[in-house]
Amino acid sequence: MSAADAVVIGVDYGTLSGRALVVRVSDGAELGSAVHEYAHGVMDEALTARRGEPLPPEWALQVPGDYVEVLKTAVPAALREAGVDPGQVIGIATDFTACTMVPTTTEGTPLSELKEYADRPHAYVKLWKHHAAQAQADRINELAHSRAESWIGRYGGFISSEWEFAKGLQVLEEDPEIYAAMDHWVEAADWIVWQLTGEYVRNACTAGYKGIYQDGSYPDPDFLHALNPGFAGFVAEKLDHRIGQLGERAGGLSAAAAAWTGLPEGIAVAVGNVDAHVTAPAADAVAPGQMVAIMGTSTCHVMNGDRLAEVPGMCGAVHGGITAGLWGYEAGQSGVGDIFAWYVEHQVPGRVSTEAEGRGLSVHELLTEKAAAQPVGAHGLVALDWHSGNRSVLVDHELSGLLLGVTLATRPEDVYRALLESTAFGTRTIIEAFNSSGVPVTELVVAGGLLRNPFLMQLYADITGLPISTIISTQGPALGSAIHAAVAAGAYPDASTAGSVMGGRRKNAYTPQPEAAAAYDELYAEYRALHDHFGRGGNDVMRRLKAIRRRAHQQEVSA
Ligand SMILES: Nc1ncnc2c1ncn2[C@@H]1O[C@H](COP(=O)(O)OP(=O)(O)O)[C@@H](O)[C@H]1O
Ligand SMILES: O=C(CO)[C@H](O)[C@H](O)COP(=O)(O)O
Repeated sequence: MSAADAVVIGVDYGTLSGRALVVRVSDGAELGSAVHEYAHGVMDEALTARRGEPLPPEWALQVPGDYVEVLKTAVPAALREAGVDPGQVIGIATDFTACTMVPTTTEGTPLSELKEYADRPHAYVKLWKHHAAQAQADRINELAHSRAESWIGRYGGFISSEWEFAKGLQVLEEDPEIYAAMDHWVEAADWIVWQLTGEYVRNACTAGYKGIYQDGSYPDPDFLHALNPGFAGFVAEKLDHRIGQLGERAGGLSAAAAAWTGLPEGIAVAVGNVDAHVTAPAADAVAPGQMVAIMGTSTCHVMNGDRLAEVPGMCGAVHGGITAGLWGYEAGQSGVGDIFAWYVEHQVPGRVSTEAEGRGLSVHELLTEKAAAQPVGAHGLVALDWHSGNRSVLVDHELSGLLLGVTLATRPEDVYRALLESTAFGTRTIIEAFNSSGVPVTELVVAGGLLRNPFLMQLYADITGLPISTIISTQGPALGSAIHAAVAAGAYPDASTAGSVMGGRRKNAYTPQPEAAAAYDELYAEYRALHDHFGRGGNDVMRRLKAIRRRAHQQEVSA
């Protein structure tokens, strides 16, 4: 095989499905792809993998076997579509949602696959949007600040309920038997690489952003003991493991994984990575100041910086967390497309769906068209985009959504537009936090499924006041993984170099319109007033409502 024929495979593990992409190493051409939906999807109301026992509010679980099915079905299907010989494949890499955690035995068997634990919700994968560990996160944050822990600043002052420590502490406190049975608390990003290679390597990205691993160490046992004496050994007993850098070879493809995928045994398998972070090189946007927003179900914002700064409410700063040699910053919004989906599915009257169907449009497209016809502010609304809590900059998943200004004249397209705007205001809040912390955002680069809505993109340019570049690939994370596979296979020295050849973006695809931008400034000021009032202690009604909801749920369960 000549070097020109070499291909790599990137597999992107999203919230509902996994996608495999076959990419030519020499120029990044995307030759074939295939998607596999997880059979069990997201279990957020009931443990549907078993008898359908109800789950408490804010839970979100998955079944690890669904991830392996992606290797067995999507990889061979993508190869077939690409029409390439498996012998041309020199490497494979994966990216995953994060922080998505699998409790396993020493061999990596998920506890949910053991008969004795299959009925226990805590034995399953806790998906990134499992938000039921907020009480544990609150205690971690309070204690970290009271002890002036040096690492808390690296996380913008808050550890999220979505992350390894809060979720791990929840397991200990709610199902100690599962906690005791768990030999490893593994990021799904690393579990899948373990399935591919037979070796467990913890990736530097999730270890840093989600696992509080900074400057070579984790929070110390004293800190953990103060949280809960039973948690003192969490790092040593459940978490700590060999760390691999991004783009490194984790191992060779095992015989078992070669049989699942149809790929040659022994080809390079890259160290695991996160869906957001792999996308930066896929957009060829890894220079300091280029913020890449991966906009889909949620939005992740990733950006390199050449120095360390403490940005309030960011998810974290990790050296080498995106590409080698630079400080990688991450921030995010836990709900974006998810909020639009909730509105379309649960709040829109039937006549709108009928009209959309009649015109061959999706409800999103119809509402966007109607919303675009009105001037800025004509709906008289402002919304808070916290339907899935707030990841940045408040880091509080007890917060919830808000819509203000509704009257008897408010139409579905008005609310839809207010929701689109609220997410852009959320992104502007994040950008302003970076700008005022000494790591300014100079270019906003958008990737992800929401690129399909040009009105939304223009709205983001107008609201943030920044020109927006757009990734060329429609499969950014899978391409980003493919880039890391090429690096792990030795075809390029690093992900930045590989990204400059295999990735790319359209520069300044959307530029701010001065009149709209000025009009949005006024609405943004109202958003910020509500944001600070409800998010910074002015009124804790959102937290109280969630507590009431939990109590009511508890009564329902015990009735
Ligand atoms: N025309 C549209 N405008 C705005 N949002 C849309 C539109 N069509 C679909 N969506 C939203 O896009 C989201 C899916 O984005 P996608 O990037 O495909 O998913 P994921 O983040 O899981 O990879 C859904 O939450 C859906 O609500
Ligand atoms: O926080 C993340 C990365 O750090 C998650 O992976 C992300 O928010 C989920 O991504 P998606 O919206 O694409 O399903």
